[in-house]
Amino acid sequence: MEQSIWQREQAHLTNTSAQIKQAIQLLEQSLQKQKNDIVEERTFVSSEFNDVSGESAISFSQMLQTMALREREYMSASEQLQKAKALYKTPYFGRITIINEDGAPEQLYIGLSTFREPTTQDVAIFDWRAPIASLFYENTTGDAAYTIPNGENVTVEITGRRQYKVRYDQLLQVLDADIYIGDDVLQQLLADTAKTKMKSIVATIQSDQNAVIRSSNKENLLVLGPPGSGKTSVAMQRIAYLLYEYRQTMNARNILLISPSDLFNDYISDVLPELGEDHVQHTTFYRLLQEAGLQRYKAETHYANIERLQRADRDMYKAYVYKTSTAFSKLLQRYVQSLTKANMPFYQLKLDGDVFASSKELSHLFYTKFYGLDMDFRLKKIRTFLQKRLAVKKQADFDVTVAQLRAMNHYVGTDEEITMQAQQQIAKKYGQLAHAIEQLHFVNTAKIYVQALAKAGGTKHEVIAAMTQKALQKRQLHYEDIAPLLFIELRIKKLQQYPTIKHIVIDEIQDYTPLQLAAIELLYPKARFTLLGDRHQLVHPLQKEVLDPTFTEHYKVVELTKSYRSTNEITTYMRAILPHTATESLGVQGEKPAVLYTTDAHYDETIVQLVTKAFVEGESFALLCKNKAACEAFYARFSALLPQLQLITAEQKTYMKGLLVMPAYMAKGFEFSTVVLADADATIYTDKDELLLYTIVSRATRKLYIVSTHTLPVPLACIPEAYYDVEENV
Ligand SMILES: Nc1ncnc2c1ncn2[C@@H]1O[C@H](COP(=O)(O)OP(=O)(O)OP(=O)(O)O)[C@@H](O)[C@H]1O
Repeated sequence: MEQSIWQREQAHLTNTSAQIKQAIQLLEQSLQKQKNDIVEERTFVSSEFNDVSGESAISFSQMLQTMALREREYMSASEQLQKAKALYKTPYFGRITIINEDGAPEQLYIGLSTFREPTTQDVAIFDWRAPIASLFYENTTGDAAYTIPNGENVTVEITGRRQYKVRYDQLLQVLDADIYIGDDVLQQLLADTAKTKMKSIVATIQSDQNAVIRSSNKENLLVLGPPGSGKTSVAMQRIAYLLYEYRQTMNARNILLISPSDLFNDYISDVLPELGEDHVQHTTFYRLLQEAGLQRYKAETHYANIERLQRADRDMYKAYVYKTSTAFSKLLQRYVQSLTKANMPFYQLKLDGDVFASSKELSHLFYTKFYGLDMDFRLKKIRTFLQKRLAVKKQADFDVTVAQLRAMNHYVGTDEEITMQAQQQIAKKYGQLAHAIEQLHFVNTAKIYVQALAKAGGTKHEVIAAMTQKALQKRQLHYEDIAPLLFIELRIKKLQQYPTIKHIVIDEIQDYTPLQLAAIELLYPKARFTLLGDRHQLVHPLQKEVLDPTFTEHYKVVELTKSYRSTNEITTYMRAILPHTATESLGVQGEKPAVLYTTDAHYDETIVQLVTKAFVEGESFALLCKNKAACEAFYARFSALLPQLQLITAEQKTYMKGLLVMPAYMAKGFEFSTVVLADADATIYTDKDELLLYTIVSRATRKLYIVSTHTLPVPLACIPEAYYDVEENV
């Protein structure tokens, strides 16, 4: 870099930094003043408005409005201050030089948020999400265009692109990166293995990722990409983009992230705050059961489901495959629709052993009295009808109870106390029934599910239906039963809906069945979706139909093809497991993966030597075994030899680095500097585990070791020997 360029850039940075500092001081002063005003007003209000009736009620309410306004202004100024402080640390990371539409040259500095020069109010730093900043992420120079909010395209000429590494007012690096933005910076970032949780990629977003991030909220997006292509990173940047672009109508409370686990949520929880935004609401599919009021069931978790199906017998296998199939999804949707005409099953409602409403009567109300309305409306009409009947009964019972209490031949209390006692008795007696009516529990949703399962006919379906009925009677739900039941519940009753959620991001979408997505759509009727996934990253032993075309027909599908996570050697090894995949590796150079052959007798020694040689304090080093039992056995065997070793189980809620042992399926979505597949034997992983192995090896950023005591699993044995090193300890 020419000395004069460096000096000019340093001078620019010094100047910008001073302006940010000045802005911070002004904001701090203004905030202090606002705070004093608020305190003063509050003191005034509490001393002046002892009596808020008549005239003073009007001034009191005006005062409250003014105070609320002031407090909002205060909050917004505090946010600005936070943003300015973040900018002070890293004022900008990029610059683009353009000839604008009027033919004049312009230099635009790009940073985490917009900053205006305090005196002139000119934009000194452009928010990376501003329309014009999009040009920074294009992979070209020359003519280019960006879209402004009214939809118009503005054409400019890009003449240069520069990247910076800056800390406060110190320039650490300047790079001219005309064509491929971020090439050098990207490589440096990728070489940094010290990061704890996921970091933002704002300075090095690639042009294909940029297009996804900036897609309009009007489109439902499905983003597909191989391991390490930045899907999760893109998802987080996209949320930040939506929060900026639609800031008038959307805030963090309107966005929901559905991810595989709380651990995963913790792993990504730093990204949005790093970008100056609040972390959004998060949930898992499993937790939606509660949202939908189905807590009465004891449901299996996703991880427990994987463990169970790793050992599935034929019947379990068939039931799982059928229940998660597209065919069943379609059948169930049709079946539920057909209930508008006939066969809606009702429970009879009882009160104190007497029939309060028979199933025949409920059916009559549904198909005769309220026929013609949507199903949920009919049910709500029935609810009102039953509530009226209940109210009459309750009143009569209440009168009798009060009379009885009064007639007692000993003192039971004052009139008021008697009324209260009667009310309590009535509430106790009628509470359960009132709740059942309120929640429309008189619809037998479990029966609908079982009938739908048997509907296709034949012994297979009858067996599946009978097995399911037995489990439901015991209030047990297998993971694959959650979606159908949730769907039925939500589709028929429409009781739970969360219209405030305007955008939903679902990561690892390949793990979802069509019915899961359908249930989510019902729960969040106003939401648009960004789904991200990879057909090949499957750790479930039986996931058969993944991202079926019907699943995605309402989505704009975008494919990412480059992989950034792992060294080129690891990506080459990974790709060889699925030769038909064409992942382009943009990782750094590194060592080839190593296959360590050992024996049962030398296994302990091999593992300890490997950890001693390869584990670096402060990095993430994951030892993976196929399932929970194997990990527990591994932990028991090595915890004394390797005192830093930590066992990660499904209960783990916070992400951590260090020397970890965890079930292979739990590693999906995460990345580790070093991955050791600690039980790579053909007896443990068969050719059916090809996709699990593919997923596991793609978790390693720098080093990959495969430890085998007997024979390599077939999918790994097929990899050309040139792609890995072999070591033996026998
Ligand atoms: N444009 C980029 N600049 C810098 N780093 C990037 C970029 N894109 C992706 N990465 C890095 O690549 C790694 C993989 O990213 P991420 O986890 O988002 O990918 P993914 O597609 O979700 O992976 P997987 O499907 O394998 O879980 C992360 O370390 C991320 O920081």
